[in-house]
Amino acid sequence: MEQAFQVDLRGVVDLLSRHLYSSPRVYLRELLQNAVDAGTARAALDGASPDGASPARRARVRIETGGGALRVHDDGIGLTEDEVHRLLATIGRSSKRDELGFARSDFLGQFGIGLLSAFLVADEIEVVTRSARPADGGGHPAVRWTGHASGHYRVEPAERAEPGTTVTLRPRPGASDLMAPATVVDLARTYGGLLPVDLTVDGTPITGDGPPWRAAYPDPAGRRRALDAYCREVFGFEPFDVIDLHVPEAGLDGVAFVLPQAVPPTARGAHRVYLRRMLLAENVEGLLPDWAFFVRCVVDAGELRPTAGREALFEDELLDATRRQLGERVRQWLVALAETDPSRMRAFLRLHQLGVKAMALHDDDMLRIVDRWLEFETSAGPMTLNEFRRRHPDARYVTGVDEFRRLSAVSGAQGVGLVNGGYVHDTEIIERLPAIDPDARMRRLEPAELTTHFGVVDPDTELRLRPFLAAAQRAVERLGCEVVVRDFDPVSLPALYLTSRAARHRAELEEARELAGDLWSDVLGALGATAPAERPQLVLNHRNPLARRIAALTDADLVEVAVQALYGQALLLGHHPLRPADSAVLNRSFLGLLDWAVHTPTPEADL
Ligand SMILES: Nc1ncnc2c1ncn2[C@@H]1O[C@H](COP(=O)(O)OP(=O)(O)OP(=O)(O)O)[C@@H](O)[C@H]1O
Repeated sequence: MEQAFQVDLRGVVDLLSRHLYSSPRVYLRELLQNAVDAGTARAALDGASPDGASPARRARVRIETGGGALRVHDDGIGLTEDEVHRLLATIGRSSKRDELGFARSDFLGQFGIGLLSAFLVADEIEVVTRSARPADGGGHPAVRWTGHASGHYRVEPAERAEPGTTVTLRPRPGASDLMAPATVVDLARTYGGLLPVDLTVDGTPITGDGPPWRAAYPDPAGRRRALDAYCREVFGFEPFDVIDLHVPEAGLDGVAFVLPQAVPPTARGAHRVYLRRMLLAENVEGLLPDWAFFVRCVVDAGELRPTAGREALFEDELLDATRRQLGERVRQWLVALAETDPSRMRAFLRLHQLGVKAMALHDDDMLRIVDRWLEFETSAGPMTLNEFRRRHPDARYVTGVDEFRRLSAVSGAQGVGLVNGGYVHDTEIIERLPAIDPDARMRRLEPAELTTHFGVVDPDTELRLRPFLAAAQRAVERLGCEVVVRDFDPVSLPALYLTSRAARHRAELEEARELAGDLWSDVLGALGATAPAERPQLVLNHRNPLARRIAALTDADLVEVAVQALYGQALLLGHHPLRPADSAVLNRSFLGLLDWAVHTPTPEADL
């Protein structure tokens, strides 16, 4: 035998009223929403009246706070006694769904639970209502419905002359603040400020001319001033620019305000979303793609669906398509700005370059903007990638800021253009350039290849330097480095430490082996055996006068200290990591040179 579920009314009321909503403040929104929907239903009824002559009238909703109670009066459709039983007293039943159970797009409500939110602030809800529907014998009588949080209700005859509904709440202990006049004005403005009804709280008008982006203005500058003021009011900032938004499928329109200061790309893009001009929430996430973190939107949508708690948008295909279209709109704005107003574009990029770079990783148009507009650090100073490629068809890049600092002067001096790809997204952007320019051939710089651009010294000099080179090699042999002499610019640089990626990898392995225990050092040793036997180079600059003087030294001890000092200085200059052995050598060479410098020759008198 089939049986029906049993329902614990008190439990359901408690669950829906207390746990569905994150704040009791929503009680006013739900009451307002019912009053507005009742007005919509009344307008539909009037429109369908047999005389067909009733002009569309603006619904009126009055909220009163006096006498220890809150009253919401509407002049909407009202309810018959039968409907009161069916709709008010049946949880989950709503008049706002069609025969198939789908939400009807002209109403704000749909779930049939909103009224229960009044139990967040009151133990009892009183509804006095009179239906506007025609009836035999001159209309329906008024009824009073009184519902208790315990899950019981009472229906009785009431006095009311005009069709419409009045909902009365008396605050339960602790909830009176939520029904204080100032709070009610504030809540009504927040949730209902844009509603297409005449809404008042204790006689104070709450609704005005509706969404400011839809209003008529004498000229575009006037519109912009009004929208700037609106942005200051809702978000507290003066927008860099204002972008109009339209997504017809979602019945959406609104504005995106471009932030006037930089924000981290991880900042939550919180937007103000209205659904049929009732505020859904002030901090809705996920309305725009993540990359559009530099705008804050205010939108009103007719077709997007709320979650049952009405605090977020329901994730469905329509929301997904809407998000894509809004992203597309922001992208178009950027492309247009680049084409029509270069100086504003530069100003925008100074603020939001991280976001634009993030976009460029997936979007060719954005990549073109980055290529043409964003300045990168290069060996020829700050320059756009586009310009740099034009000047250096065979340009190279490095992936680390330190590596760039280390190599840009040397590489620039050899005529090898170098771009710093060390900042966030830069390397990925450089590597994606062929997507928009098949001729873009930027290769990653292998530092050791720089030596191929250095001049070799002539054979005579080379021969003369042999003994020195052998001594110099002995001085740094233990440090795993190879000494070579070359002719290169800049002249001011006595020595350069160049290490290839493979050599760096090998050095790291060596270091790990020194620190690791026996077991691991065997494993690391096996790994090291497979790495190529390429060694870092200490390249002495034969053009540099100091390097020349050192190469001419004959005192073997002094050669050792001087070469080790050059080695240490090259490491420091290039921001290379110092291993314990490097620090020791630096220390020793410094003290050795100091000792040599302050060394006083033995006076002749003592001889
Ligand atoms: N002020 C009112 N005037 C006329 N009918 C009302 C009024 N308030 C509530 N009702 C009726 O009571 C029903 C239930 O209201 P309730 O607020 O619980 O749910 P809803 O508005 O249908 O949906 P939601 O849960 O999404 O708000 C409504 O569908 C409506 O028919």
